[in-house]
Amino acid sequence: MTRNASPRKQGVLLINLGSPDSTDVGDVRRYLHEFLTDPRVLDNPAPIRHAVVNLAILPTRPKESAHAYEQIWTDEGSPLIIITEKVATLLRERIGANFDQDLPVVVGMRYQNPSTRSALQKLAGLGVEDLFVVPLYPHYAMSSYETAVAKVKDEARDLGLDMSLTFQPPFFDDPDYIEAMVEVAKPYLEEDYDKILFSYHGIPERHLRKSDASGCHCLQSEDCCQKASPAHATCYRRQVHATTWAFTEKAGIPPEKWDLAFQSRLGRDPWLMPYTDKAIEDYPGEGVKKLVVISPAFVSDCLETIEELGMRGKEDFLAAGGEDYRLVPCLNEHPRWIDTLEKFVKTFVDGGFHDARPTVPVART
Ligand SMILES: C=CC1=C(C)c2cc3[nH]c(cc4nc(cc5[nH]c(cc1n2)c(C)c5CCC(=O)O)C(CCC(=O)O)=C4C)c(C)c3C=C
Ligand SMILES: [Fe+2]
Ligand SMILES: [Fe+2]
Repeated sequence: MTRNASPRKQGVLLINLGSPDSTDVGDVRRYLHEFLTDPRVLDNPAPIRHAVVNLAILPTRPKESAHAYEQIWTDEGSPLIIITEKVATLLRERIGANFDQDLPVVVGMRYQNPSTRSALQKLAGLGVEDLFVVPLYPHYAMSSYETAVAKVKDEARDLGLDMSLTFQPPFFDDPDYIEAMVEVAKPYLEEDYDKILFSYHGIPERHLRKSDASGCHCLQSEDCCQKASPAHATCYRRQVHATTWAFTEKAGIPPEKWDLAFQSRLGRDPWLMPYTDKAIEDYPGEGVKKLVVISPAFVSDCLETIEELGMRGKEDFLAAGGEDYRLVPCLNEHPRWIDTLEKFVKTFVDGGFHDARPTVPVART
């Protein structure tokens, strides 16, 4: 049994990115508007950001995105939200079985619903005073981890909550997270394959430079991610490499059998390279006919895995002459992932994050 080291009532908030409320174009527009007017996502000066969003993106993108969401939508709703809710239920059951206190677990989304604000209100209504927040992103990026943390802080302040907040740090090289992924990938790697592609959500290169607190490390040399630096604490590129190194070592995958690339590029700015869509199209011409794809930046399957990698990626690979394309699912409700989350909560309850507060460096804007 895990004992509560704090006299204050504790609770857990799982925060994920969010989806539109439905596949209606209006709901998708509302979602994209909230997402893309976040200054940590589109970080141009406000007038430019609003012009880009309102004049270049919102007139056409919602219809295209709504169509993509229709391909993945289930009777229960958005996969990302449904899976996150199921994970919360499983974590609640674990806490009920293994902890000696009632610790509510509530889900909030950074964008749209269930909102971060409503989740905090729910937790406050349950008497929670000492909150453990788990942003469901293994890697630090100002457009994912940092904006989730900032949103929780802003909403808690705005609601006038007397709640202490502790944030789970990015867990990109946590051995249990890595082992859980290796376990999920095992059946996909047991059959013959030519290459495994680690595909991570991309970000603009500029975001990496902004998040470099030293101001002089990230993208300043070809091998910046290989050289030790305090900048790595907030370097998305370094952290996705670290995940890949840990995974390939654990799974025994030799260097010639894997590649790393970045997906979901938006707009004309340079994003982290190489690009997943290009790699997938080029592979068959390079002799890679049997491809396994895995996307460790997402812990729950979502639009970017099911539609972008699972449908479009597969179609492009086969059209280019590929023969066998296998997408490894995300951690979703896998018991090893629930073990990992339970471990995070246990560390919090045991007071293990005490010295880690505050955990969030704020990127220079
Ligand atoms: C400037 C644009 C974007 C940045 C930067 C960005 C970073 C980023 N995103 C995720 C996770 C997810 N993104 C998802 C969808 C999505 N992402 C963008 C744009 C940026 N993301 C858009 C416009 C969309 C919407 C869909 C579309 O129109 O293409 C999703 C899927 C959500 C779902 O409902 O399933 C996730 C998850 C991370 C982790 C990240 C930075 C590392
Ligand atoms: Fe995204
Ligand atoms: Fe870096």
